Amino acid sequence: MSLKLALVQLAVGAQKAVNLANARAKVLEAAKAGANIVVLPECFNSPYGTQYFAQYAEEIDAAQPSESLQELSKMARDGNIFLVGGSIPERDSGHLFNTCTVWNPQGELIAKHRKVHLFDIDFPGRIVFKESDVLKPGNALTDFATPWGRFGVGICYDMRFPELAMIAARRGCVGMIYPGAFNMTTGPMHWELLLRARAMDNQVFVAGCSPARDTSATYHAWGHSTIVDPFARVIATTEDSQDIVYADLDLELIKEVRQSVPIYAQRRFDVYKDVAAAKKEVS
Ligand SMILES: NC(=O)CC(=O)C(=O)O
Repeated sequence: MSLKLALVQLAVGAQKAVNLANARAKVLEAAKAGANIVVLPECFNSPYGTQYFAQYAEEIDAAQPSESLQELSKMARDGNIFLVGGSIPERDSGHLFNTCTVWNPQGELIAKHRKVHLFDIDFPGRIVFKESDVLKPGNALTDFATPWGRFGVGICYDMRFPELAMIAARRGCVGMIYPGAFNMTTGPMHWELLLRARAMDNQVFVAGCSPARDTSATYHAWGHSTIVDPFARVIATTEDSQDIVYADLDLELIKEVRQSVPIYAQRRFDVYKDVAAAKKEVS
């Protein structure tokens, strides 16, 4: 069964209603082009920045869906697609989270992932970002089922932590999907490298979906939404403008690479099963 994956590298601005309308148009364009799974970027309904999260936050309650949730559900249903709804700032019991929702072709919410690893970095003179000033982290791993296999979900900084992807792959996921928004410092250094590394570590498909770059915004996204195959080859990518990145995923490649390089059978958990304990040695 063939599977077409589409990453919508969305131009995101300050007006939520405009972001939602633009997302709908691009998602339905991807669906019309034959995509089965469509992905939106991190913070697709709001500018990315700790100063914006409270203003744009919505509750995620499937029984009483908020503005963005209603739109995402409709996009999935109208496009007859699985939709990985990027992320939105989520409000729950007075706390804020950076949260991805996943929708099936009936428009039902089938998974919710709260960013587990918050983006706190400090590159002196270049970029300081501290999500933990305003957000709480999620505490769970997330995957969802499709007719083509299960996919794991992480949000942006989550891709720097190989354990998430490794657990998903060991549970049988055929791919990892990361809505993300790297920047002009970390993007050129690490974005493609990390996507390829997670694919190589686990011999699965990996996709990273970014917003388009807006140089008038406070945060300049790297763009370069990218799909990588289980051999860690980039099979589709783009530059920094609004675009849709498509790839037909040949799931047989997973078997092929695992036969050629059988790391799943060769792994030595008897030698290194206690990875968490090693942390004690690090300052
Ligand atoms: N925006 C993020 O969460 C992560 C990022 O930009 C990086 O890891 O670099």
